[in-house]
Amino acid sequence: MTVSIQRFANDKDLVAYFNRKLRLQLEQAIAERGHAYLVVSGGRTPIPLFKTLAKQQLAWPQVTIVLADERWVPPSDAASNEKLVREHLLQEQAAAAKFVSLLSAEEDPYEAEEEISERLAQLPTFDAVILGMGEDGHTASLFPGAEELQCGLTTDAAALAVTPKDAPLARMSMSKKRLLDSRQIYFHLSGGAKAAVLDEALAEQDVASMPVRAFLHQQQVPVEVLLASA
Ligand SMILES: O=C1O[C@H](COP(=O)(O)O)[C@@H](O)[C@H](O)[C@H]1O
Repeated sequence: MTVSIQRFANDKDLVAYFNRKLRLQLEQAIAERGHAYLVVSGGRTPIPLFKTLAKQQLAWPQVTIVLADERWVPPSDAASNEKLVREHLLQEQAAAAKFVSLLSAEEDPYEAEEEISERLAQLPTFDAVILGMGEDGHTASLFPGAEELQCGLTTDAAALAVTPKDAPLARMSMSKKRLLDSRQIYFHLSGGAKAAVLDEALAEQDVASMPVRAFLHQQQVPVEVLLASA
């Protein structure tokens, strides 16, 4: 399955295109199966898309939104991906959507793995998965150099705790297997630095050094990369 790449001059043009595409996909899922399941990522890149999606007239009560990964902090913490989704996506029209958190009452994410995995395993095939990519080639919270990376790429579990080598926060990430149980994967990337990282990720197959390659070089799910160069 080849990766299609859509290049845009700026975020505004990318978000306009992506919003139209996601709307159609969610509407089609609801029409065909009565519900749509959308996986989103955190960080900073998705904010303009979230703000636009939140305004869309959709059957939002028939949409469930799930995070691909989470920083293991309270949802009130500035670093929380859940906080980001609640503040920018679950607003306006989209406030009626359902949300499945990756957090739990457990302080230690490693103690919460089974609970979160079971929660995510109960969800059906995702209709759309929106992933980001760090400049180190991580995606979701599958980080190069993390002790748990090999597990994240091979486990049957739907989620796992990860402590990135260089990042201060422990994480909870969906596993490769759970993320690939989907109808469509998108990569939402912005900026020249990410364009260079994407070229490197496409040029070689080694997943350990760039875990994003596990999703770019696979034949199971169609992948579309949306890249804003500025
Ligand atoms: O830490 C994370 O980073 C990635 C990339 O974020 P971006 O702002 O550079 O797009 C993100 O996809 C992931 O959800 C987040 O936890």
